[in-house]
Amino acid sequence: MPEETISIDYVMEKASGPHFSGLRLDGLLSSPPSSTASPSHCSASASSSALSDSNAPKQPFVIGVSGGTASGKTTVCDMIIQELHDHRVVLVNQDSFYRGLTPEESKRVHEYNFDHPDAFDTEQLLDCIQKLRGGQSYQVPIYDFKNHHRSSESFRQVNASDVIILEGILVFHDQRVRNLMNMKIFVDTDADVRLARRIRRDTVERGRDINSVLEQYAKFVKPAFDDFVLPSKKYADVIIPRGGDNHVAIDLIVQHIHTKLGQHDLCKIYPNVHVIQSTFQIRGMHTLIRDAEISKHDFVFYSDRLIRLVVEHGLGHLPFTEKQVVTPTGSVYTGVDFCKKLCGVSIVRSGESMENALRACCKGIKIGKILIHRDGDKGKQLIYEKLPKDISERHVLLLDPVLATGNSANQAIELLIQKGVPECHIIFLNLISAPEGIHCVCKRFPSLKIVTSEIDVALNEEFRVIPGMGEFGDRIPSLHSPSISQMPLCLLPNRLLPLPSCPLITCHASPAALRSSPSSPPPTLPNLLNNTTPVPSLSCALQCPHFQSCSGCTHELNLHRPIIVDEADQFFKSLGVSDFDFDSGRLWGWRSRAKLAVRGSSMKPLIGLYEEGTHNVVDIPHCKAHHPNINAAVELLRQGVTKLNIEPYDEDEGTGELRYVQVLNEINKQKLK
Ligand SMILES: Nc1ncnc2c1ncn2[C@@H]1O[C@H](COP(=O)(O)OP(=O)(O)O)[C@@H](O)[C@H]1O
Ligand SMILES: Nc1ccn([C@@H]2O[C@H](COP(=O)(O)O)[C@@H](O)[C@H]2O)c(=O)n1
Repeated sequence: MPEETISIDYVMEKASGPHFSGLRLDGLLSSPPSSTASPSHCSASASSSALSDSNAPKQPFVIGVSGGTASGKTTVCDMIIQELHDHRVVLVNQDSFYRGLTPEESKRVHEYNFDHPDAFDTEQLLDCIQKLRGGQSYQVPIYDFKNHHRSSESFRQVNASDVIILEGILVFHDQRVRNLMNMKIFVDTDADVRLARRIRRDTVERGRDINSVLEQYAKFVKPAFDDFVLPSKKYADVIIPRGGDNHVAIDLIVQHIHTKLGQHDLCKIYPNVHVIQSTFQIRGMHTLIRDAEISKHDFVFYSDRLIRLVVEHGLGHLPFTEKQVVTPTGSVYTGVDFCKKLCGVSIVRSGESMENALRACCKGIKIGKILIHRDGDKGKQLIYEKLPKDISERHVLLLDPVLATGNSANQAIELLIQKGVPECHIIFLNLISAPEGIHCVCKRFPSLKIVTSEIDVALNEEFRVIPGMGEFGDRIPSLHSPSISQMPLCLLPNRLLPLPSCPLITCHASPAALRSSPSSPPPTLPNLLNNTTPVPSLSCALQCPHFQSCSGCTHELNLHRPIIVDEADQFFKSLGVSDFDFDSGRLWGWRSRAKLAVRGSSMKPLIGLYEEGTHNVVDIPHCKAHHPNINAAVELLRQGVTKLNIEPYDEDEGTGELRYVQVLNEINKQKLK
């Protein structure tokens, strides 16, 4: 932030520097190191650029570390560098830019003031930081404290990096150097402690005698500290008391830098990691779903919106073929055709909450499931799966809203690869990723793509993503935590399959309750189907082999209590009707009237319903919704069509003898029409 244009508040706060000990992280780093930003727009414009440029190449992050001699500047820098191990960091010491002494000055070195700003070649230092910020490397001089000279032959090559740390007693003195910094840290250590350290260092490491050290200290070091170093403390964003002993301060600083660099840097390390472009809108939705206080309804609504964006971004990574169409103006539009061989695979149970968004983006998409179940306390993992048979020929969108450690993801990916899916055909979609999970997955499967909407800071000791959004599954209504007995039937090994039953659920409100409900004004019915994301429960599955190829049923799971029931329950409760229950009738074999299309040929007739979004008829001989009598009748009909050589209807030609059949099973009269 330029000092000429800063606001009064800012000046007041900064002016308190010398009297202030501790951390001042507010607004930090949102102040860009440019000299053009206006103070009133500073934080908005800075954060806006931080958001909108998340995918653009970023300038290195420059940190200045100042403080008195032997205050622990180098020690603090080393600790920051250690903790930023995921990033490319370089350290530049102001000491390297000491001017070499002339022969005359060398003769009277005891009269030379190494603590005055003029002792440094600040122009060269400025040039160095500017070049490094611009992505160029720099040959930094090597300075020898014993003979007070720079090496004439050798330099230290410093390469462009993500983080540049500039350390030295007077790095805040020159405004031009200060303006290049994104973050300024002042290491504040007691003067006596510093003197003691200095004596030890200069006698042991620099071969000086104690008298000369004390003399230099009294004559130059202390006055220059008072005149130049201490006054520059006011420019610091963060003041660290006790230097390297202050682990809390260093952790906070590192966390902050991680947040600023995290996404950008992991995408650099792993080019197959893609973070959807951040906007205020997206950050707003993240803010809502991460809020522990949000209602379940809003959580489902906003997470579903975000998931759709992630899905759309993921679809953009699929291969496309060129396609030309003729527009209503008669012109040719050259576009692309979607990838046809595609499927979703959700990691049960949270991944299932992403299925709805996937279906909304890809009509009729097949979705498989993988469940990784911990068996007992011994850490043994059982994997159940239900995947499309031809999965090896498909591109797979793997769904799990949170990537934490990466262990479950890796097991699911391993299974897909075992099933013949090439690693590069898998796109792992999630809402938030922990850096640990990204490392774990990307190191093992470097050709797989990850698409996420945000990369978080880290995992905590309990392996939960921080800041994260808690246990995703627990925040979704109807996603009950399944026991092995409640797992989706389709995922259980065959020998465990229970015989299908036909539960009956009834829906009624008592007359008394209805009488006591308010009668006016007449309620407006909520949009029961559209205002929430239906989230499947695992406890009741249709298990129909035709589900997803046939358009007849839109839900396979959660049949015992579809989301509409919860909505209706809430609706009636709002009217004062509390004893509302629901009866859906039979879940299997309930359909006693079926109108089916007939296509194909007399030799191979297709009798069934349309495939989602097409007029291709899908054979449904084992339909679970049909009464068994209907399936039996259709089978007889199929044989009759072939035997009697009846030609099914051909939609393109408009020819054929049989287009539709209607079957009615009259249970009471024991008749089948
Ligand atoms: N917290 C600390 N406790 C003990 N010794 C320290 C601590 N921090 C630094 N030192 C020692 O003090 C000396 C100066 O520290 P250094 O980090 O090089 O300071 P600066 O870079 O500010 O001159 C070094 O010998 C270092 O090992
Ligand atoms: N030839 C020199 C150059 C510098 N100094 C002293 O070094 C101090 C700065 O280094 P830090 O370790 O404190 O970062 C400074 O106070 C100079 O007095 C020197 O003694 N000889």
